Amino acid sequence: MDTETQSAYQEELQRLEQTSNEIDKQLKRLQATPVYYGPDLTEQALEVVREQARDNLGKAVEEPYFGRLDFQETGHSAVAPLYIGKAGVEDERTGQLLVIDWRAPVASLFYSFTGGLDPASYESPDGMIEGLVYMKRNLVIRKQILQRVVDTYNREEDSLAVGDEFLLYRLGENKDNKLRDIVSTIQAEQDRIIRAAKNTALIIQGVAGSGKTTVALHRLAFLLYQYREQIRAERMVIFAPNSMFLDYISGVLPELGVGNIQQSTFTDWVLDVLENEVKLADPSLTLQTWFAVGPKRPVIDETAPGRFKGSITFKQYLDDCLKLFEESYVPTADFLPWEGAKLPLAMIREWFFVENKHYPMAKRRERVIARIKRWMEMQLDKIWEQTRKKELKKKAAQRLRTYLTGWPEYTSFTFYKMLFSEQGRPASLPPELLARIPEGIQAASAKLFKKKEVQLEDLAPLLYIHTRLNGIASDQMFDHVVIDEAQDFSPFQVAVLDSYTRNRSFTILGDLSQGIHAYQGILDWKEFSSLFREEETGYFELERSYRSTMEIIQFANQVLQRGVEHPLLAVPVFRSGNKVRVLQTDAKGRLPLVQQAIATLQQGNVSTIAIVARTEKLAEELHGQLTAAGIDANLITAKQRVYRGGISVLPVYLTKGLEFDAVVLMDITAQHYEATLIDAKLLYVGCTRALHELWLVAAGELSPLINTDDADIVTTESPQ
Ligand SMILES: Nc1ncnc2c1ncn2[C@@H]1O[C@H](COP(=O)(O)OP(=O)(O)OP(=O)(O)O)[C@@H](O)[C@H]1O
Repeated sequence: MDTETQSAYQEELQRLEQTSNEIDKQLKRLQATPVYYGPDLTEQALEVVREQARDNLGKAVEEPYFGRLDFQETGHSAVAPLYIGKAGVEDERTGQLLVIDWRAPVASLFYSFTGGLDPASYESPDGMIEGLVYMKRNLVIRKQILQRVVDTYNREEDSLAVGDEFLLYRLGENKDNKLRDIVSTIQAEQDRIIRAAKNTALIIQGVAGSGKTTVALHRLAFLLYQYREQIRAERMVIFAPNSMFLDYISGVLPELGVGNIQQSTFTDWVLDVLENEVKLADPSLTLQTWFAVGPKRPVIDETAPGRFKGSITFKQYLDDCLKLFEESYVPTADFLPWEGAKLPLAMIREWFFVENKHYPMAKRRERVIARIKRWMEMQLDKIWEQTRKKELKKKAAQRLRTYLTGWPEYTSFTFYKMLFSEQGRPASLPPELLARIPEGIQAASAKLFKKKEVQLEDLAPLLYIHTRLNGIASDQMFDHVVIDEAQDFSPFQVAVLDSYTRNRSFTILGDLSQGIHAYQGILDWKEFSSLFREEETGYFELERSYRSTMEIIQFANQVLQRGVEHPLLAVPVFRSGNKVRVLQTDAKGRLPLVQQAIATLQQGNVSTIAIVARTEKLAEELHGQLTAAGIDANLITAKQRVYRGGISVLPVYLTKGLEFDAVVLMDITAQHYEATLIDAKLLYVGCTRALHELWLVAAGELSPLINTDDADIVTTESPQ
């Protein structure tokens, strides 16, 4: 350690001691205060504040801060050192801020400042504040012990750009089985997204590993801090592609001190709103169909069920049906509860079409029926003779039941089902309408609906009908919605979510290059942005990739270039590692080669390894063989809910969103990965899951998507 570094270290040690003492003192006092369980509302509110403070200080006591920025505000003579941490801490005696919350306006300087001598500025509640940055320092503190002090900018030195050394140190670390927070190394382009204003539909196109998921989670924490008076955590939601992915990201929000944000898949959420009236057909069958190898794979076009039912055209079709249906959704005759009494049809129509016009359809029916019942009561009140009254009451109830069979109640499913077949359709829905649905889709849907089962692409239409029949209660509305892996969402899904979201407050993230579910997702972000007005939409691109080494990113980019016409290529951060390894063998040599690869990788200090097969069936087979050979590996299937880490065996399409220290991609042959758009995307997804090591195994002719120029090629022949 040189003298300068040593004195910086000493200075920070001293500061750490002071801050830790203050936090300790405050925490002990709070812990000694008895928890209030009584009925007094003011005391209850104070207890909530104390609980939050206990939580924050409990975290801060271990790692009070991670960064320091020396800033001189214009017009002030002093240069103030600002310490940035996950939670703000105040000196109780002086009121001085010892640690600034990373989400506070002034902390944005720590992230947005990229170097140079020019003044820097940040937006405070009182307007723009300008000043000079003298130093930016990263600090690693673990369990109150100062482990590292790294200056990434110093105004007095020759190099005036903010250095990447600390970022590289963080990126070089191995990962366990959970995604982590990045508060200490958020990059300027990510910070802009995290701090973007609440009431916009933000669309973010980010290459693989650019931190989209991580940024979205940090954005939620920021929004809760910045707009704490307007939004509540329970009313924010993050939609992720599957339950295992939710488990994988589940650690980040608690780390950021944020709880109670809803985390769900679109499927689970819709099924819940529909009170599980329908069941989802086994999704692995759909995946097997669309990810089949070679000619068995269906063609993806606008008549693919997912594309068709996910389109705004289909939503329009539902609108047309709902409109026609609603126009004649009333009984067709007067109601005669008993001889001599008559409620004229014109009156019922008036109640339905005029008086209750503002209610959704099912609610209108409900209200009109309640009105009919009230009218009946009034008629009965005019009858004095009790036996006769009782008799008529019974008769009227019976006649009402019969009368209502001509005015049936619909749920979203019964209504939707009716749109796919000739049978049981009311006259208001002419058969010509049905012709707007391709015949193949009609037949397959009608067959499936008989079992009360639906596909993923039916969920948005079902929910939409539900909203039109029943409306949306205000406690069902979201304050903010995050959609991760949004390239796999359909425009219809986003449109229906929009009706559940206040003020268009969306963060929509994805990567078109990873659009492997093109049979249901989008091909262009315009499909979403066209749903919102221009002034309500924000668009960002992230092109730097933080996950993988340069060698891996360059290799993956070449894969993409061989299959995609205008690929969105990732720019790696300068983190160099081993070359990508391509292992060629014959059919017999495949298993021994994987076993050997696992053994070698494990010696090399990696903690998570993915063995990635082309299909679910191949993954199952390989998992069986590895288990028989005594290797402890987890098979990941579409139904998996927990990600365990260690060695995982899984089909390539299930790797999306995840990351592993090392990835061994199996079956990289011409048979399994053709030079097509979809195979290039699949292979790209597989390659970009690797942080440090990427190995590819081909038992046969190598896929045309692979460029071996910069890779290590090892050919092994199995013994005859
Ligand atoms: N600023 C950063 N500092 C440190 N690590 C970062 C930063 N940004 C991203 N990372 C790391 O990069 C990896 C990729 O992040 P994340 O999974 O959020 O990216 P993504 O864009 O959602 O990826 P993909 O689309 O490939 O699934 C994670 O390990 C994350 O911790």
